[in-house]
Amino acid sequence: MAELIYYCGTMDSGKSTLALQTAHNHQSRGRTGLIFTNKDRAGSGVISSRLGLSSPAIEVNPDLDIHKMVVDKLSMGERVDYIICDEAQFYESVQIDQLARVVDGLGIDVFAFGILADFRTKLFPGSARLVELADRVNTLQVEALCWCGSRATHNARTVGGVMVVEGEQVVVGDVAPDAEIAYEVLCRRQHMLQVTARASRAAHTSSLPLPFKEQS
Ligand SMILES: Nc1ncnc2c1ncn2[C@@H]1O[C@H](COP(=O)(O)OP(=O)(O)O)[C@@H](O)[C@H]1O
Ligand SMILES: Cc1cn([C@H]2C[C@H](O)[C@@H](COP(=O)(O)O)O2)c(=O)[nH]c1=O
Repeated sequence: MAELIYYCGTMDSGKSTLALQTAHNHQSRGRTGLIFTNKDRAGSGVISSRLGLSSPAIEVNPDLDIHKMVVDKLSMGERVDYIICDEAQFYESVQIDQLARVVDGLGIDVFAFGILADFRTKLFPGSARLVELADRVNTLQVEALCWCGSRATHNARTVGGVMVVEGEQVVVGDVAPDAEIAYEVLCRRQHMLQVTARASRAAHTSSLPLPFKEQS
């Protein structure tokens, strides 16, 4: 039976790499599939991993009917053995429903990859619908790490190096610390305390003298 599988993890946990590896494994066995993405850092119509791999992909604009696109391709005699969806958190909820119909109605496996929650710890609409509909939700095995050494489970956004908890849900960006708007993966504890790597370093190199009492 075909399945809808959601692989999720923080930013920089290897999701796009796994998406491209999955595509490679199917292609190397002579299978033909479709690769979708949305707002990849490298631009429109491409899926890219930080390890340097990339592949052309179909850009999922908000009005794209994915189910109809697959049906049209099948009607024209094209083969679609599997579907890969990267940056699935950005898909519309209705597009996740379309993916479920591709699985159930057309018998095609769908492998979706994305982050669950935004920098405010709120679920993205696409991820919420995937959690509701997926046959399986898998967490990436390679653990991204917080600066404190714990497993990173949350994504923080920084503006000018300072963590923020308000703003637009979607701002395409990277985990590059020097960018004006950037992201950093943190464990829940540090995320809730709003302590990024930079804030932690600043606290440890404070020029303020330690409080001490004069001996009488
Ligand atoms: N120079 C490097 N050497 C080895 N691994 C790296 C290097 N740079 C990044 N990575 C790994 O690449 C992964 C990020 O890959 P990517 O697929 O782009 O992540 P995601 O799609 O989840 O944001 C991380 O697991 C990171 O550890
Ligand atoms: C947390 C968070 C992330 N984003 C953006 C930033 C990146 O462009 C993507 C995630 O890409 P990755 O391949 O997982 O690194 O999502 C955002 O728009 N809003 C957020 O809150």
